[in-house]
Amino acid sequence: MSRNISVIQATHVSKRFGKKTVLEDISLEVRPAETFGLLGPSGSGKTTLVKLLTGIDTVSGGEVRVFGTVMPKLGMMRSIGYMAQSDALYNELSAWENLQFFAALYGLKGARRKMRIQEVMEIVDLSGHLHKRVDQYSGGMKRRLSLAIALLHEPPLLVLDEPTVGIDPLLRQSIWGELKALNEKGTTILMTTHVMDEAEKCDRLGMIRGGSLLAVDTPEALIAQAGKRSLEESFIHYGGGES
Ligand SMILES: Nc1ncnc2c1ncn2[C@@H]1O[C@H](COP(=O)(O)OP(=O)(O)OP(=O)(O)O)[C@@H](O)[C@H]1O
Repeated sequence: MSRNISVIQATHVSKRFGKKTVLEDISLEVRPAETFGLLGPSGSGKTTLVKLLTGIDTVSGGEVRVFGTVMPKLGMMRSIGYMAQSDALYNELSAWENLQFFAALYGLKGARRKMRIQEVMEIVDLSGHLHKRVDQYSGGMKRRLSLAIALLHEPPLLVLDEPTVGIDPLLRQSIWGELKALNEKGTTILMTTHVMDEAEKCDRLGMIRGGSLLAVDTPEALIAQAGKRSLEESFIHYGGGES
């Protein structure tokens, strides 16, 4: 893929629910094989923006393109691995049955399906719990299973809404290692976070607050431009701070 074609291109995007404006005039570009982080406090509009970028919801104004296609477009779901903030799992089924369901949805068949299920469960360190019912999983295990499902069909774009919430530091580190390895193989990652040390690991960051994008750049450049020492101080400088 050419390095100068955007994976995601949002142009003057706005979103209203009734009379309430939740996102205002957001323009941003996510480039091939980068990890782009959306950093902002609770209620700033991260999930709403992610839903517009993945075509789960529709814009009130402006335009979103993914791989050049105007969203929403149902066919694009095969190109996107989406991990929602609340886990979209079937609790009364086992992990294996959940994975089978989503694999079928993504058109994975036969030996490849079996291999990918094994691979993704290894990545999230759940291989030993494949046949356990999901309602017996802990919150962190459910998060990891949701991530495994998002990775299943090897999508060129991964969209992860707060992916490591409830995951212990050691596994978080190994998941970050996997995400960086996917970047190197060409996968583009967009993730939301409100955790500064995670945001620092992203190639570029969009700082969002009150539905507006405050600044977009590399973590280092954002800190340098703000004349601060940390991302947290820089976020406050750009107009972020506590929600
Ligand atoms: N369907 C909806 N109807 C009305 N308001 C909504 C709807 N969805 C979101 N909002 C409002 O939009 C704003 C942004 O919410 P959003 O969930 O996008 O924030 P967030 O940054 O993802 O927060 P968090 O980190 O807590 O998930 C909030 O004020 C929320 O109440």
